[in-house]
Amino acid sequence: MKLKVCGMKHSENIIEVSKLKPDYMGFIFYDKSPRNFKGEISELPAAIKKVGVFVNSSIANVIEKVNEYNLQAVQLHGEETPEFCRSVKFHPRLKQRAILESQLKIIKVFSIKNNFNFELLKPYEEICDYFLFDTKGKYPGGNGYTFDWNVLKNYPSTKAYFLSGGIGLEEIEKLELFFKSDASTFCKAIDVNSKFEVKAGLKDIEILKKFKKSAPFFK
Ligand SMILES: O=C(O)c1ccccc1NCC(=O)[C@H](O)[C@H](O)COP(=O)(O)O
Repeated sequence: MKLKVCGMKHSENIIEVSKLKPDYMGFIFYDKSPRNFKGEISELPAAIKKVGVFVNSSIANVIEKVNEYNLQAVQLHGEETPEFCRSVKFHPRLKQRAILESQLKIIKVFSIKNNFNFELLKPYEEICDYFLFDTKGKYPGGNGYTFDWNVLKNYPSTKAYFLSGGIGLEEIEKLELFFKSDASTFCKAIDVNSKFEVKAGLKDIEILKKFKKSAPFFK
């Protein structure tokens, strides 16, 4: 199971978190978030993929940030359409655009409370690389509480997804059970954020360490 640590903001903290070798680190480009990222990202180990998080942003802004920060993936938290996703993935101004196929990964977010209409995923199947299931709440992301993961028992797709929303140390047992169920078959990564913070955007290294070490699904 892969780990994504989202909402990184402060340079020293970014370096400290990178030493824990998460698979992905998320940087939020949404000025209404207390985790909104500005500034520079120091050189990270190549194995850590940088993910830019956007909410109903313009294509131009997404491309600018991908190029500026050399992002490997974008996570779209708003009402972005499949056409928006396609325009980003194959944008002619992408620096990293490969000749035949874009290397930029598209993660489309869907927020869930107690139920979810999985038909909504269909138009995104072809163009998105991953789905991310987060908790529906007051904010577009970073709400800090879990949704009912049983909803994913009805996941009709074979596309790999990230499980997100309010995951913290106290969810380890629940996660262990989840990973024993069919609902988790296509779960690729766990995304964590506010449950590991000292304050918005500043991650608690010791708690993250404990999570990585004590959760059997990371071994
Ligand atoms: O975290 C934010 O402030 C945020 C704001 C707007 C869009 C997305 C945001 N976070 C993106 C994430 O991937 C979070 O990790 C995810 O929403 C789960 O957060 P949490 O419930 O705090 O674990």
